[in-house]
Amino acid sequence: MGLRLRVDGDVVRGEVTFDRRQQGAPGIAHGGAVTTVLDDAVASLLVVLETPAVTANIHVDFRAPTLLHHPMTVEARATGRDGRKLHLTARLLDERATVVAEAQALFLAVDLEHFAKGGEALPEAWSGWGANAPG
Ligand SMILES: CCCCCCCCCCCC(=O)SCCNC(=O)CCNC(=O)[C@H](O)C(C)(C)COP(=O)(O)OP(=O)(O)OC[C@H]1O[C@@H](n2cnc3c(N)ncnc32)[C@H](O)[C@@H]1OP(=O)(O)O
Repeated sequence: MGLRLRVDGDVVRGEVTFDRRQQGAPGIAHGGAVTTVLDDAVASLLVVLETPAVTANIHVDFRAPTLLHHPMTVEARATGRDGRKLHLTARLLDERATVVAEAQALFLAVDLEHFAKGGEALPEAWSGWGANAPG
């Protein structure tokens, strides 16, 4: 869906424009696609936190229709940490800066071995991470 994310200090920001491939109701993005963007945005905070973690749960409030073909911005930030529990939040905004969806996510810090379950080699960049996990 062409989501582009970047780290900006302790915030993750990005842009996305949904198209017919993510359509739910006519002309409107499917909530699952919107949730994917929000989940990806909060997951990118793991780079800032230097903590391997996975989504335990994510709650999404859909505040307004997310229109196809309209550029949207997403921003994510960490709101707290309690041991292994990372509390993360993200918002999706339209061109008028109206919040169309927002998420509160709970991530749980894991050892890097967690990802070995997938059977794929892990990115080299991850090798230095994990000093903060599981916390
Ligand atoms: C280097 C960079 C890498 C970078 C890594 C990049 C990763 C990108 C990830 C992208 C985001 C994803 O899509 S991740 C993919 C989707 N998510 C997953 O696949 C996760 C699947 N679930 C799991 O593997 C597991 O359930 C875990 C790891 C989340 C938790 O299992 P666990 O480690 O055994 O923990 P557990 O003992 O059950 O729980 C610990 C504490 O958390 C609480 N807890 C556990 N689950 C939940 C929950 N859903 N909702 C509320 N609370 C929960 C428990 O009550 C407990 O609280 P207390 O009693 O201590 O108070």
